[in-house]
Amino acid sequence: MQEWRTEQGPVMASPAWAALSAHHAEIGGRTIRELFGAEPGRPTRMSLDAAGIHADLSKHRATDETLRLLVSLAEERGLPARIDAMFSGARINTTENRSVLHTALRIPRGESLVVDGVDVVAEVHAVLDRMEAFCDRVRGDEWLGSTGKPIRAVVNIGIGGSDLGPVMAYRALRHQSRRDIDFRFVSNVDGTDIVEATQDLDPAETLFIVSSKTFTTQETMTNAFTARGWLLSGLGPDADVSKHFVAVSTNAGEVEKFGIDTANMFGFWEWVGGRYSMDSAIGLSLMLAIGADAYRDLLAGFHAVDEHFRHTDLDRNLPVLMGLLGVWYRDFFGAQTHAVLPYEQYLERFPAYLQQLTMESNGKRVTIDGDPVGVDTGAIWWGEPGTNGQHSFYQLLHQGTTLVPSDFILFAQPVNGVGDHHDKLISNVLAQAHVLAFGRTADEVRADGVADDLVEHKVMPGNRPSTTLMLDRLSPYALGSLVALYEHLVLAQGVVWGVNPFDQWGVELGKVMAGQLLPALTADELPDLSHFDPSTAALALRYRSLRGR
Ligand SMILES: O=P(O)(O)OC[C@H]1O[C@H](O)[C@H](O)[C@@H](O)[C@@H]1O
Repeated sequence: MQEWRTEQGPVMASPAWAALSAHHAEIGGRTIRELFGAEPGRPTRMSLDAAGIHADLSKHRATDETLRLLVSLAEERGLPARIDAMFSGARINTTENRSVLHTALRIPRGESLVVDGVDVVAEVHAVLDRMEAFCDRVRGDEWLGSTGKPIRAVVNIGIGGSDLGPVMAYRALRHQSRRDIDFRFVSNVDGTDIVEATQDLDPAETLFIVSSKTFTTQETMTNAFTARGWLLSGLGPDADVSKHFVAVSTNAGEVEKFGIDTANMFGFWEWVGGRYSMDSAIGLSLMLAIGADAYRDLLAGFHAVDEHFRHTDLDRNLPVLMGLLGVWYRDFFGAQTHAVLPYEQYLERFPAYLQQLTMESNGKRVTIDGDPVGVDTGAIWWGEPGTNGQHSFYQLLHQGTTLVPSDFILFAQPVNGVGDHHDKLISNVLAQAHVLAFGRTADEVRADGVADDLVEHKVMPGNRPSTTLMLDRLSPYALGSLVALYEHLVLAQGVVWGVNPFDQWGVELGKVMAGQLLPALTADELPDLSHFDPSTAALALRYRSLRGR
């Protein structure tokens, strides 16, 4: 595979950027109310469907012309060529000289994609088949622990992309999961995490999945060693640990060093970034929970959005349009954050999952060529499931001084159709998006007979943009489609800004420093702390003294 190069230059130099600035000066002050008043066909024109996701983009501070200019910007920034390059396996992750091929994880069996002489689709399906065979054995009580008992608890040990995807997806689909098997997720190096996750488990019935792309991550390896100690202290020093530990990794050497038989290792590839890996073997815990057929439905949902992203013109391309609207608010309205508000309890960890996906990808200050980006990049992503958020932070969304573009996610069919809960849930989400966009004027408040001194307090400024995503039912397919939507949104934004959304050098220095501080905190001899800043040195000394060292 040829080394891949791009000459993008700064985004502000794009003619479309200048056109967008002028356009913003012209229409940025118009309200969503005014836009709706002027354009009666907005909801129809500004809604689109992709892979079972219905998206209403009409409640945005944007006109047809805004979208046209944003699409021109994406074209000028070379987005179509980058999409092709990614799907074909070019090494678009230039700072790590890697291909970016999470999309190959969901190419259907029988198709082929040859990268560096290897058919990656065949490799992907070989791993999926091994995962399926393993999951069938565990779920069929054929895989037995060292004392002959079937597995009744699965503990995934991983962090970052090796945790957030698995735990999010498990919680999202636990209505389809094996309820007689306990699924737990341990990530934090804080010992409380593993202690609480294991304290009521029977080691004889427990399977640990050590999930780590590199198999060197401090938190994961520390938790894995502690888990092994817990197992041996429960089952005795001669217990067959191999019956209780499997690994998911790209690093067979380190897996072996840890003592896990590579026969019980499920591999993936360096071209799958950690935060793009939930549908690789990193999803083993999910496949154990929901079974292989449902897991393949999840992959089909991913693939459907991949096809949409790859083959749809930019002006009808959902991840592209959502990504571009994010750039519009971030850079032309100064919006610093973006909220994701799923009206679906099972998606409780979806915002946390998206935080890594979006912020580790586009939280960058230099372009792919190493020059300052010159404009604001990745927003702060956050959110909570509705309706809970309505009773805490929505006050700020409605009447605060900060613009927070929001995504509302809802499903027409309830998973748990109890009483009238679901209709109430949906009435809430539609009401919130309506009030955010259209607000309530002083005249309308007065017309309700509100006393003069309270009118301003009750005015709802509105004009707060949102996207509404409506799907039919929260299925594995739907979940896959939603994740792929946001994966590709991230690429679209990264290409416009000119950053590399696939590296994460910013997380490294803190790890190195922690490695240097650890011996200073624990050494018997008072260490030389002069190479740390005085504040850190004083805190380290205080910690030592409080720990009696
Ligand atoms: O899967 P691992 O190699 O253990 O990595 C786990 C995580 O740690 C790193 O610090 C990265 O910031 C993440 O992108 C990654 O997902």
